[in-house]
Amino acid sequence: MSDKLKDAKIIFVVGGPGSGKGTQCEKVVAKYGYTHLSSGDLLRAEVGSGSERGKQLSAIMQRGELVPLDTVLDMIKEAMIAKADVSKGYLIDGYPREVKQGEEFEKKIGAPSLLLYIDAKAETMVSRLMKRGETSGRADDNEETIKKRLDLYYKATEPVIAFYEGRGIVRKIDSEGAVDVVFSNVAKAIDGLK
Ligand SMILES: Nc1ncnc2c1ncn2[C@H]1C[C@H](O)[C@@H](COP(=O)(O)OP(=O)(O)O)O1
Ligand SMILES: [Mg+2]
Repeated sequence: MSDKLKDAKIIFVVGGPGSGKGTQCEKVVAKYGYTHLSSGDLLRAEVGSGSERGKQLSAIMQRGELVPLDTVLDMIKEAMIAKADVSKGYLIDGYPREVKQGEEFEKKIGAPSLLLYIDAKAETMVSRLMKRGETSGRADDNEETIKKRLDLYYKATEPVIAFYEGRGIVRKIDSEGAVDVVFSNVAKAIDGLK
């Protein structure tokens, strides 16, 4: 089944909530024809469908916790296969959130050739998320949940970056600047891929 994905180019996009992952991924899609898969967006779509699984996910996400590993991975894999014929590569945004998720992804799908580490300061992320919360309608863009998501990010996701640094595929992108400045560095990292 994952034969279709055998030679797929995979980029993990990792960074804290509000660091700018989604914003940068959109620009990569426009310039490079990659498929952008945000684990959070996939999960929110499931919640929006009103399914029983969606209701369970909704409660977990509102608490700022991580959704069970297999659920997210299955959704990502399905979405990747659906795009296999038209995609130049995949941006996996917001996944892996913890080292174990990365290991499972590689077992079931394949290895990433690059990890884009979108890096912003905690205070920058909080203020961007509070602002996004004014219009996003996201149940987790409120002060209390933002705090929990940040704590969890530092605890669970930073080890992911260390894990892939060991393989030499991490490119750290300073995300404090303006969107286009950040993107010029993202583009350099992608252009360096072969
Ligand atoms: N470089 C930048 N400068 C200013 N605002 C930015 C920015 N990158 C993203 N934003 C804004 C857009 C969103 O309202 C908010 C969070 O960005 P996002 O792309 O949704 O983050 P993420 O997907 O990492 O949670 O911050
Ligand atoms: Mg996002």
